[in-house]
Amino acid sequence: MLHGLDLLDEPLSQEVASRAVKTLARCQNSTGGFGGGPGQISHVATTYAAVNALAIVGTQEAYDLIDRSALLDWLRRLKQADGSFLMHEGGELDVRGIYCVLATVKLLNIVSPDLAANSEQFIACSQTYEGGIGGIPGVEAHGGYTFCAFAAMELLGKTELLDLDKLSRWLCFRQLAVEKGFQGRTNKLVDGCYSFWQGGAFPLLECALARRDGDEAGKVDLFNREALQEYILICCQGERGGLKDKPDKNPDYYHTCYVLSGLSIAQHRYAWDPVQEDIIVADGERGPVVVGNGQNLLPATHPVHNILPRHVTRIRAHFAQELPDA
Ligand SMILES: CC(C)=CCC/C(C)=C/CC/C(C)=C/COP(=O)(O)OP(=O)(O)O
Ligand SMILES: [Zn+2]
Repeated sequence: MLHGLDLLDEPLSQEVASRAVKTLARCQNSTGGFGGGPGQISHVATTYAAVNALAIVGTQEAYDLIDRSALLDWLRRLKQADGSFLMHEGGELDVRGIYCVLATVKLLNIVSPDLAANSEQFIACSQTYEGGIGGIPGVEAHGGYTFCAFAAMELLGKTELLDLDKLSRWLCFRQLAVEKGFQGRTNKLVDGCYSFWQGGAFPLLECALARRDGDEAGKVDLFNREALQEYILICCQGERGGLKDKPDKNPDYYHTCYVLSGLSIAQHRYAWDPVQEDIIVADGERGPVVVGNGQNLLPATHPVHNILPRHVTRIRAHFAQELPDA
């Protein structure tokens, strides 16, 4: 919800910001990490979401809440020898865990080699014959897992271990010619949330290809930006607000966040910046691509973290000091 509001340029009042922190405080466990609600055990995905939410709030109160030391200990207990992470103690493992962990530790400056060990091999083995990436080695390629796996490879600096040509082909064919939005996997239906899970992989792809081939990223659009915006604007808006999967569905917070994120991705171009060692917004002289009224323009999101780039910069600067005994 906070990222959705950010994309709509809706400022957070101090009161709402502080209430968000107080709610998240009740979700943090002394054993490390955040559960999905007060009293729930810590989960890697809700920890990723909580830290992103606190980065968006961006106040001293928000930063002070995060117990980096307990979080790191908990993540180390979830790490598996094959490079993956359990989603929670006793839980399942797949590439979502690797992405959520690496994105979280990057924002909090608690990156350590033991957390990253063997993750690149786990992800490389999860790329399928189709070219997309599945949750674990041997299962069907899916957009949700492909984004997580690819963004994790970006965080590891190892995108070259993926077959980028096959990945390009798979991603391009997930945008449907008639509906104009993305499907999550071969022969399945279009869904607005894949505007981000598939669409968000394109900035990663363009930068990975540019690093590999020495080209200027973003010279050629690898997906149809206007068509995706048409699907979103025409088919995914709820009549009473919110965004949705497809016309016969109801809006919900998840689809509102990810459809808006995909709309933002479709409007902006990105490039790899070797100085900052990060993917940066590079709309250039052509400017953003906006379908419809100019008021449809959204701010650019960070394609790895999916929060606004300024929040990434700010929280990383805040936690610039490393943990003493990490
Ligand atoms: C950071 C994080 C936790 C990311 C989650 C990524 C994500 C969206 C994963 C997809 C999970 C999944 C099993 C989809 C298939 O659902 P389905 O069969 O209902 O949908 P489909 O028909 O579109 O494949
Ligand atoms: Zn969906």
